[in-house]
Amino acid sequence: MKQAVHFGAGNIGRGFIGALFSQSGYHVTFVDIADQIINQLNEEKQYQVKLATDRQESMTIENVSGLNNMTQENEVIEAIKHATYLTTAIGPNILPRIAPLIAKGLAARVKATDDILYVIACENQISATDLLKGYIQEHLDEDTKAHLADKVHFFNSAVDRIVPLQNNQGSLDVLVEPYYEWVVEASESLPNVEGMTIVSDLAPFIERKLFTVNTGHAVIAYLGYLENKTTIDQTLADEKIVAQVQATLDETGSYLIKQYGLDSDEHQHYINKIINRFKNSYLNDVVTRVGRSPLRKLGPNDRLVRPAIEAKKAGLSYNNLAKAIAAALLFDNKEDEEAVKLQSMIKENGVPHVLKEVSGLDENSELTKEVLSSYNALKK
Ligand SMILES: NC(=O)c1ccc[n+]([C@@H]2O[C@H](COP(=O)([O-])OP(=O)(O)OC[C@H]3O[C@@H](n4cnc5c(N)ncnc54)[C@H](O)[C@@H]3O)[C@@H](O)[C@H]2O)c1
Ligand SMILES: O=P(O)(O)OC[C@@H](O)[C@@H](O)[C@H](O)[C@H](O)CO
Repeated sequence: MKQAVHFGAGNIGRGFIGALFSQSGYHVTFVDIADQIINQLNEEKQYQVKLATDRQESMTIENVSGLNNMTQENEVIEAIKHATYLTTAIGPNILPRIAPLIAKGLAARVKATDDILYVIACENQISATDLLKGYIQEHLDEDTKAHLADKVHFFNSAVDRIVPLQNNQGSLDVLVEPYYEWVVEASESLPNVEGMTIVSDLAPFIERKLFTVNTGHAVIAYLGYLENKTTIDQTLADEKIVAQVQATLDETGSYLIKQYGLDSDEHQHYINKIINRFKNSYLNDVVTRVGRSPLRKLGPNDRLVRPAIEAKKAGLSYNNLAKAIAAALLFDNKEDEEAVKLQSMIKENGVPHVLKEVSGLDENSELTKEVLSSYNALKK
């Protein structure tokens, strides 16, 4: 049986990428630090993926097992030696932490076989696989580095499926939305995985996804949090917030249409479809999940700051994106480590300094001034 090694047995890992591999005839070895999930995968050897609709359809995901990367290094290396695919869905900030073990796996593998290993990071981050490759290379010996081009092929990708926090402590089952899209940038044919789409240029796909789905999601999460809402669909019951999401997506849309020559009617259709996905009440997707890790989301290449900078460069409006950035700066969820750090940074040094440190924005830039003005208005 073909093998896939997938780092991150969380929501996207089990609910999307691992499930597609299993359904395509692969055995999936999940690698994670969560002992309970790993043990359960090894005991139960299957789980259900349930669709968040009124019909509650579900599918059984079989041929799965688990390894703990902290305590089972040798077993993970062995699994990498025999895999066709190595994928991750672990969070962009965690990639540097798993890179040393992947490097050990690659060093063992290139000695053992000439078969190609296909590596794909499935994270909400532009060029995540390139970043992962860079982290891995820091830990490779020269001999293994010399074999990489022949034997280990790296591909960037964009992944889209809303998988909320699971409300089923002690179960491996995962509730997911029915919609999914996995786009991989490759100039060669890859071993078949059902549901994977190959494109020659990922930029329009990942930017369209990140700056529509994730920008829109972030606006709802941060404004919803400020209005004491619990879930994304509840927040969208507020027409003012819906209008704000639409206005923000008009700004990212104008940039995307100009940059990639998209058809504006088709893009509007894409936006409408996404807002309908957000309204799915069966998902029960909490605003604190969608707003999680605000320092990452305020990064220069992420869903808020990058489209604002690009819109400004293109001479387009970015006021609503500035408001979204301001709302993110007000995310003070005490349960979120990055939100706690963000708030203490703002308290110590003020908003312009934080925008410089976290988002790479000049303290006197027009965007910083615009964000500051929205921040003060929202804070009242
Ligand atoms: N959930 C979604 O709707 C969704 C959709 C598209 C993309 N994504 C992206 O997928 C990635 C994962 O998101 P998620 O929602 O599945 O998160 P998650 O928290 O459910 O899963 C992450 C998993 O990584 C594991 N992990 C953390 N640190 C680790 C380490 N050092 N070593 C091994 N395992 C470790 C955790 O135990 C957890 O099981 C993120 O980049 C996210 O942006 C999520
Ligand atoms: O995963 P994050 O923290 O980058 O973003 C939160 C959500 O916007 C995200 O998980 C979406 O649900 C997902 O990207 C939909 O494809």
